[in-house]
Amino acid sequence: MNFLFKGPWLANMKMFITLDPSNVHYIMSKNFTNYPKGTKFNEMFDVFGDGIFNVDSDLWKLHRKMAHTFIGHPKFHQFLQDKIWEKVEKGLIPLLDHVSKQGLVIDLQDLFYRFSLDTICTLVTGCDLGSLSIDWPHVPFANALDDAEEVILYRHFVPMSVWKFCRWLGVGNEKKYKKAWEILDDFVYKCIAKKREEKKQELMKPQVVGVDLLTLYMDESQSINVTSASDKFLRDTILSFFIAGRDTTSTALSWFFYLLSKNSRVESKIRDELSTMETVHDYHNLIYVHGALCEALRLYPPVAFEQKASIESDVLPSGHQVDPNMQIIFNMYAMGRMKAIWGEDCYEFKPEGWISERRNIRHEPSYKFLAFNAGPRTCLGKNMSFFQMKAVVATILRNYTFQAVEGHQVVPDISLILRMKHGFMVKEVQNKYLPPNLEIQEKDGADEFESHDSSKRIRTAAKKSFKEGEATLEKTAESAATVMDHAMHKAKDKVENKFSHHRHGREADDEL
Ligand code: HEM
Repeated sequence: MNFLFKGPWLANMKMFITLDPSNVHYIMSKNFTNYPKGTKFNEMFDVFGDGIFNVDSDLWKLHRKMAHTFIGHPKFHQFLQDKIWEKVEKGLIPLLDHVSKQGLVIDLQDLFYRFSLDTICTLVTGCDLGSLSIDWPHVPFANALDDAEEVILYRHFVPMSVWKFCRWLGVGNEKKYKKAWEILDDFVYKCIAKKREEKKQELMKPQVVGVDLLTLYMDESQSINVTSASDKFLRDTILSFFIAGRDTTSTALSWFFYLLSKNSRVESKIRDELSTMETVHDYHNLIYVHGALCEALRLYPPVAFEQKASIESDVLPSGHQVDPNMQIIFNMYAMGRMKAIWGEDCYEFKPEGWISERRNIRHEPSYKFLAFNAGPRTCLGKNMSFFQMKAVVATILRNYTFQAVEGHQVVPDISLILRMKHGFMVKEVQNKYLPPNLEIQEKDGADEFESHDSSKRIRTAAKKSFKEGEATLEKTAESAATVMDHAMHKAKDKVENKFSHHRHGREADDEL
């Protein structure tokens, strides 16, 4: 349950890894002020500047207040509803119809990344990037985000002095990082300038009902006693929303559909529930879908690790001593698969566990179900992401039937977000809107997999990611992950033993 991990002495790595919900509760809520993210985190994630993810104390409070107010603003709520459905109708459905008609093999993960990128960009800046399109366009901004995340992950596995030296020299991964930073800056500052220009020219019609977050940050900051935000403040804020909104929702959707592909019982129960909807907009009553999404998030939390750093020495509820400036890690992936927390059937995909007898969603304490974080830093986009996910799930499952491509391996990647390493290749097997003569004919042989431009592109992209230069990073990450994995297993075994005397199955959850 608890494990002290010491890296090579040169690395100056000393981490306390805990899977104990009472420690999580204590660190995330009860003694929150002693456990900020810390300066090390801020330095490693420096491309995100002083955005909400990257800061502590007063600056974090200011960000939190603004983000909380504007995400909950009625004008943004209206905008969110309109834009998500617009993207579904004008982006997702035409693309899936095309895929269906052409009998293409696609990477569902890539599709969800594009959907989420376009929606978060629209919601935050008012501009649609248009990445979700039948020609699967190359989007430099998206690639720059990926590159930045990859290098940040790499920074976790090498001593800080080493990556800082490489940064100073401008070599290796740090060179790639610098380039990514420039692309991100270029795009975000252009969005800010465009918005300021629109305002100057009063192109924004005063009667519009819904507005994007950037507009609210520019127009409404004073209403909550915050002086007008500078371009740098807006840049850090926008980038934080991008990282918050793109990778998480799309990763959750990818694992959700993967789990469905393995569980026909759950899929048919979801289709039953969806068939009771009068329109696709009737998503509020989707209790079973909600339970299934929570279950996918339990098994595959998109943010699989949470990091904290202690300020003062402390003693945790588990009795462990914490030294000042010690790194503390929670592994949400392991916690979501512990019998002691979730019962004997913890490896199964069972949405029913989330539904009460009265057909409401059962509340699980956040220090146990940590997918959206816990305590004062709980995710601010939880409701927004459930709305998006339900809109996508309802649209896809009411209209299409995807089948996983046989033999394609779906495995988690080592990255900051729990992505699928090689994506999730699927093929549409039946579109109920297509007349029978247009129904997709199964073709023989593996050639079909190669025969379409988009699948070729996906395969080429996958191959590219293995290119030699990156193999080193992968190896470093993998060996570090093996050590971590080993540590997790040891810790997990310990906690199973400890708890097994007191807990029996799911009933025990309520004690936590
Ligand atoms: C399934 C989707 C999502 C999941 C699983 C998720 C999960 C999380 C997690 C684990 C954190 C804590 C990260 C950390 O402190 O290191 C977080 C924070 C946050 N999330 Fe989400 N998130 C999701 C979607 C979104 C969306 C769509 C937004 C909207 C922009 C969003 C906005 C935020 C913000 C602003 C924070 C920072 C909170 C703070 O530090 O006070 N999230 N989220």
